[in-house]
Amino acid sequence: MEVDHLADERSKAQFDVEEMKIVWAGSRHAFQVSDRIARLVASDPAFQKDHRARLGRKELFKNTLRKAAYAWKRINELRLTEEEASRLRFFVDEPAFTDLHWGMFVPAIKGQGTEEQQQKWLPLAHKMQIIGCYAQTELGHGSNVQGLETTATFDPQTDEFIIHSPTLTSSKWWPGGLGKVATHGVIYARLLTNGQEHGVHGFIVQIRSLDDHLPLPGITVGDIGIKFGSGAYNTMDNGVLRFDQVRIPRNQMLMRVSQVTREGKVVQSDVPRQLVYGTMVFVRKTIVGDASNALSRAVCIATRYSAVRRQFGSQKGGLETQVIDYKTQQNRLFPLLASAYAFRVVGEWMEWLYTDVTQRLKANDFSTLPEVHACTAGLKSLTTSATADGIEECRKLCGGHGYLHSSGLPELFAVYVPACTYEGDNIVLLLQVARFLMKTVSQLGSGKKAVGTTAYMGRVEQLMQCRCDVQNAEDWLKPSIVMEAFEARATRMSVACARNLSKFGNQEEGFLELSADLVEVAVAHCQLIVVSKFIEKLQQDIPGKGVKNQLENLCSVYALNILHKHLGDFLSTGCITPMQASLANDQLRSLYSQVRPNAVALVDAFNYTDHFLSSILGRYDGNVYPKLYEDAWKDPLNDSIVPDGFHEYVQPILKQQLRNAKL
Ligand SMILES: CCCCCCCCCC/C=C\CCCCCCC/C=C/C(=O)SCCNC(=O)CCNC(=O)[C@H](O)C(C)(C)COP(=O)(O)OP(=O)(O)OC[C@H]1O[C@@H](n2cnc3c(N)ncnc32)[C@H](O)[C@@H]1OP(=O)(O)O
Ligand SMILES: Cc1cc2nc3c(=O)[nH]c(=O)nc-3n(C[C@H](O)[C@H](O)[C@H](O)COP(=O)(O)OP(=O)(O)OC[C@H]3O[C@@H](n4cnc5c(N)ncnc54)[C@H](O)[C@@H]3O)c2cc1C
Repeated sequence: MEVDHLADERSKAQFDVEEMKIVWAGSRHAFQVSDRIARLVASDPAFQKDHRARLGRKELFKNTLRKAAYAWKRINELRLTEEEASRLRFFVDEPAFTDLHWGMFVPAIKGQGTEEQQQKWLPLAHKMQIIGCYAQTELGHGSNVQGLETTATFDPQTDEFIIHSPTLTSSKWWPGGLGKVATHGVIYARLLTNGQEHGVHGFIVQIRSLDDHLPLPGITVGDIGIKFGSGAYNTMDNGVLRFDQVRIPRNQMLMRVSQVTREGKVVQSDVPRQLVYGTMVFVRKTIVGDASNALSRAVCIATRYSAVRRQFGSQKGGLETQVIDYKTQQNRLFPLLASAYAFRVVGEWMEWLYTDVTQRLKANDFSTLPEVHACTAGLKSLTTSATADGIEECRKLCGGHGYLHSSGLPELFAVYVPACTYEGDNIVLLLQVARFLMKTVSQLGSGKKAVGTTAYMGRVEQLMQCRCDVQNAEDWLKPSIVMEAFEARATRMSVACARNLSKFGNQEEGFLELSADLVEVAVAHCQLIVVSKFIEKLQQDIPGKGVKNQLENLCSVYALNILHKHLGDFLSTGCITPMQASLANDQLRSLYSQVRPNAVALVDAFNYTDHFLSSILGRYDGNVYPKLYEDAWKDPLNDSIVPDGFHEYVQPILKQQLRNAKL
């Protein structure tokens, strides 16, 4: 019989775990789909993944191709819906070219193609008769999209564009799926017609033959090489691509935003130019939703292991203390647990925001686009930075064993950490948020109403003057008090920055000089969004015994931990007093005691299978030590008692020492 070493922990839970699973999944339906597909993947040996780190790059990549093909076969055989297929890819848990095909190539055509272009290309892409990538970044420019050098010159004689890489730095560099697999790409290039330049646009370009997979004439393409970590993101073929005067028909420019006529005239449609960047908005919102997946996974491992691991404190030969009972462990772990739940809630809200803007765009209402850009950029930055740091903290929380590949944490970190860079470097994105905030502040006096996530700035006079009403530690549990402190902090920091900016004759010069402060303003605003969305969620009816109460505790932990970590902001802007800061800390400690008995159940609510977690430390049954011991013997180094190379390299040294000793 299998023993549940964490049964005691589970029996302490003060809430209905099954109901919390529904909250985590988003709905009963989403839970059922997720649960079914997770089990399907876990029970299929073709999706085994525990040997990945031991494979060389070529084997690893071939293995990924096999899995992706098998996943596609199962998707078709089982007639999975798009939702189910996307869960299947998620639980397969291996970055692959298909992510970019479905996650960027298809959305780019949907978002930037005309109806006619969508009708032509989407059916091919949906059946995977062509495989696409998203090729924007170049060797010389990634963040600065306007600085891209690839050119698309219209030739009126032939009604074609000539795609060309004029310099080494214009080589496309990084696109996932491009290196070895993609047959097509949405390629971003500067549009040139009649000797005039018209900015960067997307073009559908065939890269490889659909017959023999060889690059088409004028195209040089390959993989850019091994990336960070063993296994990890090396399952992806990030690529390099150069064009030597490659011709494509005029109708392969994505023309929803601008059209090029037969004569080479550029006609702007009534959609804003920024829609050329629309795919990035879509992926950034997806990345926000995904942050809670990665963080919750690390937290699940660290929480279960912290309940299993014991160090010090034994009295008269009794059991030692579970490391999860140390306040220092709780102070590092529970804010991450709270962040995982907070990011889940904000990811859900982001889905709503995205659906809303998509409907508006269809109706030619572009009014919320700047705010949606700021929210997706800012929250992508905030959640991925916190998640990457959080995964590394979880590794440390697991002590030495966390450094073993079999803990699941090193690979998770290596796969996750580029999220801080791709889809926009996190600092560059925060600067976009700061620009949006400075614009909002500058318009406050003009009668233009601050709306959406900046609506709080409409109360600027009150927020510049308000005094925090906390008298005792429990006051910090009141949502209105927390909200006011966060709103006042963000407003005061924004206004201070705007005032400093106004001292510069040249706004751009001021922006560069103050950029470090501006990034902090953007972080304050984004943290406020997360806190406010979590608080809003708690105003809903949430069924299940004790479920709401747990979420309230986690919401308070999230907010008070941020307050503690950014105390300098709150104190220097006079939003709270040192005494109130100290009361917040008292309350945080007390909340840790309330989270403690529920911690294991709160990570069980993520409903992760052992296959998905792929962590001996995070096993559901907590049977860590025998499994770690067993796993060590599976290492190829232990295939033989004396390792290869010993006789060749080590023995001569030993013999030399022996000879020297005899002399
Ligand atoms: C049936 C089977 C189904 C199977 C399903 C499987 C499912 C799998 C799904 C998987 C889903 C997703 C997976 C995703 C996988 C992720 C892998 C990651 C791959 C990575 C890809 C990339 O990295 S792509 C490249 C990304 N590059 C960047 O992000 C570049 C960053 N730089 C920029 O975005 C911009 O250039 C910058 C924002 C810095 C702007 O610079 P600047 O020069 O100042 O700006 P301008 O061009 O002048 O524009 C200024 C004005 O435009 C506004 N603005 C800027 N960006 C946007 C935007 N995106 N949207 C709207 N508006 C924007 C800006 O605010 C300025 O406005 P203003 O009013 O003039 O101030
Ligand atoms: C794993 C991975 C997958 C990727 N997949 C794709 C893909 O599929 N398709 C694609 O097109 N691209 C892809 N990329 C590229 C990615 O989008 C870019 O690397 C990213 O946008 C960052 O741009 P960069 O490399 O030019 O960084 P840089 O802009 O060169 O950043 C370098 C440093 O400069 C700083 N910096 C830059 N500009 C400013 C500024 N204005 N103010 C202050 N600091 C600044 C940054 O903060 C950073 O510290 C991928 C990248 C990775 C790592």
